[in-house]
Amino acid sequence: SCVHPDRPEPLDLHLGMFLPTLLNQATPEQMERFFTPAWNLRIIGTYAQTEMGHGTHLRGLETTATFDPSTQEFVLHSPTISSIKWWPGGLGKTSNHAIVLAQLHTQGRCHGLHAFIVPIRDMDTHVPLPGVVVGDIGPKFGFSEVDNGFLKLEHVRIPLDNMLMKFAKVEPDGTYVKPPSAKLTYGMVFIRSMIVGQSALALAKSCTIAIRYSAVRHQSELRPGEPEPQILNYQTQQHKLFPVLAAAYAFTFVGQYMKDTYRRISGDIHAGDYSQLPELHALSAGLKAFTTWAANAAIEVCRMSCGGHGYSRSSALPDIYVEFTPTCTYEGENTVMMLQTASRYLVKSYRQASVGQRLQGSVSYLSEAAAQRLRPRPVSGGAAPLSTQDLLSLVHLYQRRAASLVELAAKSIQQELQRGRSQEEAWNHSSIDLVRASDAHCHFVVVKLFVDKLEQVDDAAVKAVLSTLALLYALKGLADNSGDFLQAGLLTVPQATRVSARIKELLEELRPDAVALVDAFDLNDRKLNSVLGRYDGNVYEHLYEWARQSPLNATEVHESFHKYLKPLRSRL
Ligand SMILES: CCC/C=C/C(=O)SCCNC(=O)CCNC(=O)[C@H](O)C(C)(C)COP(=O)([O-])OP(=O)([O-])OC[C@H]1O[C@@H](n2cnc3c(N)ncnc32)[C@H](O)[C@@H]1OP(=O)([O-])[O-]
Ligand SMILES: Cc1cc2nc3c(=O)[nH]c(=O)nc-3n(C[C@H](O)[C@H](O)[C@H](O)COP(=O)(O)OP(=O)(O)OC[C@H]3O[C@@H](n4cnc5c(N)ncnc54)[C@H](O)[C@@H]3O)c2cc1C
Repeated sequence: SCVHPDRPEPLDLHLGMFLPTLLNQATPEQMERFFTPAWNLRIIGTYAQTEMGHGTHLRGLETTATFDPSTQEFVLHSPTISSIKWWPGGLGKTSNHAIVLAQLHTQGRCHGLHAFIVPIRDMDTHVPLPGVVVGDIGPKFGFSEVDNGFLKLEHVRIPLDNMLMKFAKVEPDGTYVKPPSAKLTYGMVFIRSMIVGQSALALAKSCTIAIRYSAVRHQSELRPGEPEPQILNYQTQQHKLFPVLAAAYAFTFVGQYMKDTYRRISGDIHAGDYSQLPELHALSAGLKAFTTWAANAAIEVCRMSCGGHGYSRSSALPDIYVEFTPTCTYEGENTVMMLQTASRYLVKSYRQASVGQRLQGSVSYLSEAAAQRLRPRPVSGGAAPLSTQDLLSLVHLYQRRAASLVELAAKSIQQELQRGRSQEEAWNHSSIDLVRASDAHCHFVVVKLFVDKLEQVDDAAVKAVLSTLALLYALKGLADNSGDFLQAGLLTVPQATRVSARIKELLEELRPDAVALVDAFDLNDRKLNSVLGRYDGNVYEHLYEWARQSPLNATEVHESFHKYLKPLRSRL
């Protein structure tokens, strides 16, 4: 963000979580005291929630903040090894403050997790303050530029007004005042909503590199005696890359939608209307998981599609992968997020629809599905005619698949309960079905938003090519998940065969526009930082140049020759 565009930085948490958390949860007085100096980088902060022992299960976090009315202070303490804060970005060496999430104790009672601003280093010398043990957690899969850190607090005292008190409060006598909605303290919906756009960007970068390179690279023989073709002319190469291109466009539109939805609903929340918070939580959790999983897998597809050169860091693809893959884990582990969307929203909505309630928002289709179940089924049964051309009918198909998988998951819970299991056990024994239901729901939302977006495109040629991409996205998803559609009676085997044939036609249709479609992402060479993905296609000369710059080439004869190889040789 500051030095390398789009690369992880020690200041990411300061900009991405410390400042936004203040904006959402600080009082006007706290904004004055913390936000202004933080904006000017005098205060550098991070967001310390996860502990060594718990990341997902927030109620299990052990750090305590105990109010001492005699001094008007909170005492922050890490009581066990597992309670040490672990992972926060920029915590190890960069930050001088942390927003610490801790169990609030006052007047002898625990009121659950709350956020506290804890100074951790001296503002001038940067030396850790008394009672603060802080450091870096060591090398990781990637993110080597970021000092993800640990923090052990030993009875550290902070003033009463360092608790973020926009919603919940503690009064000077220690009285606890509840927030207007308990859900507000969860936060995290902002970053989850933004991660959807990051998935789109990671996909756009990866397929720009792979598609441009595939137009430059010539390999093998397609027709005997003819020159080697561009590898992009191989059907299998198109089958790897064009669905990624389609997903990059789809997620770009979904990312824009999530940004707008976040803005709209958080506006309502600030005005005191919390009614849309469950929809925002379910959408941001599910789509964060759906898009990051898809992008994570697709980056690897792009890398491998570049053959050997994809493995070189000059391609940029290894770095894109290691920097992107933790999005599947941080800000809510993906499986756990899918389960939130399923059990907290889809199954609840399904039950409401089953008793005739009309639903709003992205789950309104569950009302239709419930109404259909009440109507007698036609005797002939079977799947409706499938159009591999009509996008709206495909949206409908995805909707029916989602409805059927939500029903399957809800029924599984019901059956487990009937077998005498407790609510919690029944839920755990249905969680594979629940994740599948969430995945299908998100897939439906993505296809629908892509198709909705086409309505807003005026230029006929742009609309035509985007429609082809949308069709490819929808049909490829259908082919990859044909088991679901077949199982739900939404697809027949002959129809599945037609889908595969239509996908091949779409790949051919897209081939002439593929390079223009990645150029349209407008990712300049500096941002891509990839030798293979250069705009001018001058790959080989620059690959050679890049290799010449390798540190091992600084000397013609490397010191290891004199130090090891030569003595070894003389001894043999
Ligand atoms: C550069 C990288 C930076 C990275 C930074 C990080 O990773 S930072 C660290 C990131 N760490 C993580 O992201 C940690 C991941 N863990 C979590 O987010 C949560 O603890 C949990 C959701 C897994 C479970 O929590 P639980 O067992 O306490 O909750 P429950 O399941 O019993 O649900 C209770 C009720 O609350 C609702 N509700 C829940 N969340 C939200 C929300 N955000 N908003 C609104 N509502 C929400 C839920 O729908 C339910 O509603 P209902 O049905 O009663 O009407
Ligand atoms: C690069 C990086 C940066 C990070 N930055 C920060 C930061 O700045 N601040 C911060 O506070 N944290 C940060 N984190 C921590 C991150 O938020 C947590 O790692 C994440 O929330 C997952 O929690 P966990 O590690 O406890 O995983 P776990 O919950 O232990 O997950 C392990 C496995 O258990 C499964 N599991 C857990 N619970 C359930 C359940 N209820 N049902 C089904 N399966 C379940 C998961 O699906 C997963 O397969 C960062 C992590 C990384 C990797």
